Formats: sequence, C-alpha cells, structure tokens
Amino acid sequence: MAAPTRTTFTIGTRKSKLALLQTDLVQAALQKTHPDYEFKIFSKETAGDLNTTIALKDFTTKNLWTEELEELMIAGQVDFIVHSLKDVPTILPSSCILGPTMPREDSRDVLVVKQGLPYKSLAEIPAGSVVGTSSIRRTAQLARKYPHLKVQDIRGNIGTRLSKLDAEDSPYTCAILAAAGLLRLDLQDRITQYLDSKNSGMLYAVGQGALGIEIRKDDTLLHGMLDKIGDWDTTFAVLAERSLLRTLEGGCSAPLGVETEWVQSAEGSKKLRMRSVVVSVDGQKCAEAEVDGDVNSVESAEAFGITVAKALVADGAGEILEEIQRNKVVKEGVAS
Ligand SMILES: NCc1[nH]cc(CCC(=O)O)c1CC(=O)O
Repeated sequence: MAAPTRTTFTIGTRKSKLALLQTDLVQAALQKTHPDYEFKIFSKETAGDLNTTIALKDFTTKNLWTEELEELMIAGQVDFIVHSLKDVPTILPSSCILGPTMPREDSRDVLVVKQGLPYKSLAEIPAGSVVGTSSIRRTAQLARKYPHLKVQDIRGNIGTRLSKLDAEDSPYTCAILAAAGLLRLDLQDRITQYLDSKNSGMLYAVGQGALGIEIRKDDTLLHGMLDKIGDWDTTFAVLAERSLLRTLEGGCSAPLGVETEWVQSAEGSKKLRMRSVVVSVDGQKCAEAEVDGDVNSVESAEAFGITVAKALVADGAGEILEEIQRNKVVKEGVAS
C-alpha cells in the first residue's frame, strides 16, 4: 500500500513580529499554489531572541537563531522552517537543505534618523555623532567611509531598536537597519535614506532581504511544492552570495558586504553582477571586487561565489579575515 499522502504541513518560525509576518508570506504563497493542503504555524523563542546582552560578534555558536528549530524539524515536529536568510549559517546540518527562494524584498541597508532630528543622509550626520548598529559589517564599513562618526551597539528586535534610538536620553543620532525588516513591518516612514555602493559605499549582508526556507533533505514532496513559489533570479543570486561567504569562511561575523544585481551584457545575455567588500573592523584595510558572471544553475551560482571570493582574496581579504580570527582567539582565551 502506498504511504498516505501528506496534506498538512507545520511551519516552524521564531516568535518575533517580523518572523511571524515573514512566515505568513510563505504560508499565503503555498496556500495559493496548494489550496487543498493545510499549513499550520509553530512558533518558538530561540536562544538568539532571549539573549540580548552579549555582543553578537562575541558569540561562538553561529546558529543561535536556527539550531533549536532545526532540531524540531529533524525530529519531525515541524516540516520546514522560515528564516531571514541572512541569519542562516552557510553550512547546514547534513540532513537539512534550503529550498528555492521567493522574490527578495529590498536588500539594502537604510539610515534611520532619531525622531525629531533633521538629517536627510549619512553624509549630513555631524562628526562625533553616534550611529546605532551591532553588526560588525556595518561598523567596519562606517569606520571606512565615515571615520568621523562613532558606533555603538543597539540590540533587540526592530521595534526595540527604534525605541532605543528615539528615547529622549539616547546616545544615538541615527541607526543603520535593513530596509526589508522596516518595509515588512510597515515602518517605511522611518527610512531616511536607502544606502548603496553609489550613494554611501555601504553594501548589505549576504542573503539580506530574502527568506530562507529550510527543509529536510529527503523531503522531495515539499521541495517540489516550494519550486512553485520560488524565484530563480533570487535563488541564484542568494546561492552565489552564500557561496562567497562560505568560501571566505568568516561565518556570520565576517565583515563582508555584497551588492548583487542582474545586468544585461553587451552581447545581450543576462549576467549576475556582484560587488563585494571585506573591511577590517577599524576600517583601515579593505578588499573589494566587482565581477560579472554567467549564472543560470545552482552549480554555476555556487561556482560564481567562489570566483568572487578569489577576487576578494587577491585584493587582500584573506589577511583581513585572518586578523579578525586571531583577535577572536585571543579574546576567547582571555574570557575562559
Ligand atoms: N540581523 C537581524 C536581522 N535579520 C533579518 C533582519 C531583517 C532584514 C532581512 O530579512 O534581511 C534583521 C534586522 C536588521 O538587520 O536590521
């Protein structure tokens, strides 16, 4: 007798407002392509949600946001997990894979100015002002391009960060956040400036703005279903970005920025253009690469990521990353 057909699926997610909203997007898309199936949501607070004091870059475990949900999926309690792709480690447990990626939200970082202050761009923020961010990537790029600004940690969910920024006695003049989170939460009014390579030299995180749908590797039924809501342009772009990050082996704490776009080449073919930067935390050293690649399959996307990594290493990225790794080892040695 054939195995009974599964018609009910449980989606695992973190409990934050943004995570739940993103899960709703995936649920709605699947419900549309598979109207006869039922998609339930199981939400859970993860270690990453609960600990908001330790600086993110000092965590040694890299998958604070993903590990517990993965365990539930491997145990069969949930069928797939919806993540913010940028929080998903580049190496997954051997029994898990990412499914196709849905169209990406705006992938850029944005400037958010404290309520009541008049500044319209990062360039207008006065010297000595404090920028709120806890990301090593944003800190390093700010140190490089805006050395006259100071950076201070700002932690928590997006709503929490905005309240910390706006608090009357807050030290911050502005904060840098991902556009995607603000747009999804209907907080577009708070976006003062979209940041990119041209207007500010700020590149975004690998996978930013995209959703990562993680499934069990052997779940071919679900993989086939996700194919119907996936978008190849997004899937190939984020595969290439993740391959670049994996190759550099910096994990989620690498000060790596990317900017990926599809461009029409002179010969009329479509190419994936990737700008990338690795910056030392103090902003003193910087490696950059801009490469166009023929990307039209999972394999060519991953190969392209490796090509970009090589170009970055040729420009000095290896030394910068080794130095960060050395400092980490020293820090952990002192702490233990
Ligand atoms: N680092 C936390 C995080 N993970 C995902 C998002 C939302 C944007 C996205 O999906 O990329 C954010 C907030 C931020 O960086 O401002």
